[in-house]
Amino acid sequence: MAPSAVVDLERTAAMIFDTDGVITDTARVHAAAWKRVFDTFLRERAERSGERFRPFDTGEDYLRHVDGKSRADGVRGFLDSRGIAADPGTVADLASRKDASFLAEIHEYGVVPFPATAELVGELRRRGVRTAAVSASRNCAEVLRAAGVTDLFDIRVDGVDAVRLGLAGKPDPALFLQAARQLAVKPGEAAVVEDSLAGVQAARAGRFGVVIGVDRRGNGGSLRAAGADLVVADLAQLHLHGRRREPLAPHL
Ligand SMILES: O=P(O)(O)OC[C@H]1O[C@@H](O)[C@H](O)[C@@H](O)[C@@H]1O
Repeated sequence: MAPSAVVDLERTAAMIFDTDGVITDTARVHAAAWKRVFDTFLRERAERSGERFRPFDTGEDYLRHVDGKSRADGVRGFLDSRGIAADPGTVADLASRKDASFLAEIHEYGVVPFPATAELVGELRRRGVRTAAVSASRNCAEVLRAAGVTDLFDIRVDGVDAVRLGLAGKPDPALFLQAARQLAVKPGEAAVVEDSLAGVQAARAGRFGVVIGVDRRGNGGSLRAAGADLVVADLAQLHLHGRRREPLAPHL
């Protein structure tokens, strides 16, 4: 595939990768689990109230209201979009059903990494660029392990860290800023690779050097509108230029 976007490594000390949909082919597994849970909920609600059943759409609804957000924020975001008041008990119940459904799926079928992402991360490390895996998911460590790519990344910041450190979820930049801190680089010296709108907004809000959107679902226009500098269909389209010779001064 011809390179269609260039990243200048002379200005890039680190690259931070979102996990679901960028490193591993799990965004669609999350979306399918959400659909199973929300559709059951919406159908029962429609039967009780006599309203029309309008199913969860794994395209529009997922991309706009759930993708990239923490589990509970995803429930709240979607229910809010349908004008449904979300009491804490309902949020917790739907979140835990969705998690059980997601885990059953990856335990049965495993996790597939995107080959071009693994290749790119290997090449970055050979060129002295530090790498991070970031995710809103509390299952991130398990997903990376199941895909066999844990060791490709210098550090990981995920949904478990977010709870432990009290970090706000995307579109807040806190997860990415924490990754930059752990990698000892300033945000402006790091690139972020994301496939979700909330994630692109978070990277833009954090003033990262380059924000790269991965459009695997035909939402390149929205990723650009959310603040992506470059949009590619797959990381095989990313071309690396140059390499770092001197490590940058540690971020204070
Ligand atoms: O429920 P988990 O595994 O903690 O994941 C939280 C979220 O993680 C994000 O990476 C996904 O885009 C969302 O779909 C998912 O809901």
